[in-house]
Amino acid sequence: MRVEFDAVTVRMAGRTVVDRLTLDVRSGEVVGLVGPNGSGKSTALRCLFGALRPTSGVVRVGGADVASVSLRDNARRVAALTQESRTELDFTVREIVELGRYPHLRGNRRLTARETEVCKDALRAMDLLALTERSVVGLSGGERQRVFLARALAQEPEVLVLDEPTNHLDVRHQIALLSYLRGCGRTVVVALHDLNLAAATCDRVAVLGDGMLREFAEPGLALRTELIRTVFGVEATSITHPATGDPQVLYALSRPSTSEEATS
Ligand SMILES: Nc1ncnc2c1ncn2[C@@H]1O[C@H](COP(=O)(O)OP(=O)(O)OP(=O)(O)O)[C@@H](O)[C@H]1O
Repeated sequence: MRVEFDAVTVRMAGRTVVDRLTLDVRSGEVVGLVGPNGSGKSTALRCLFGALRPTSGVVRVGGADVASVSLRDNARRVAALTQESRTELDFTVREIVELGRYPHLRGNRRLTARETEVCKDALRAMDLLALTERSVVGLSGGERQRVFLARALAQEPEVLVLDEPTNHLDVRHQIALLSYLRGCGRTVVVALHDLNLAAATCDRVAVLGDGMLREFAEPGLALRTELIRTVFGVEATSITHPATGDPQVLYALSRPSTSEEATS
């Protein structure tokens, strides 16, 4: 399902935090949002899953203005993992994942056998089958993150909106998640801090700086070193992954100069 940001502007507390953002995401495309802290990634995503109405401009999903459909109707098509996704409730992993079916339920209808299978598939995809009956309260940060990802998958959305989904995940689960996203066939809009994960995962990358779109292109072009310098203020070296051919970005930490260097 196609996603369009059409001149989306968000003003908050007297500041423009998203500034005339225009993006056209093709159906089935995986698009990454990257940018420094505070560049407007989460705010743009909130407009897409309907938690925030743009000050001006329109976000459309499948041609329909997100601001004109109810949250519940939007949730049948768009599932979100936010940085705020959490619960203090003593629910089991299975119960949280089953909540993903809520936008599709009417009245007190129970889950059908097919829906129970959908939830099980989501648990399996996020490597949670061994934790199904555990309370989410006692889970580690990464396990919890995978539970909320599974809940989003259980929604069977056509569009997945993910804000830093790899937070707390170990390397194996990061790779598993991003490989899943690449192959899931849904439209995915994902905010990522790790530029190399963005390069390996996304068909195109949107680079935000100060709420404005600085580039929207395939990873090799979007993650070029001059732009990284301008937008992030970081010196980077670009290489090609020897096995996959994906562009990869290397950084060198600044080191304190040694006394020998200082005197030479
Ligand atoms: N409710 C709010 N009221 C006022 N300002 C806000 C509010 N929410 C966000 N902002 C500001 O909007 C700007 C963009 O925030 P946003 O969370 O979209 O950035 P981000 O790119 O997702 O950052 P990060 O990488 O740190 O998650 C920030 O300067 C933030 O302080």
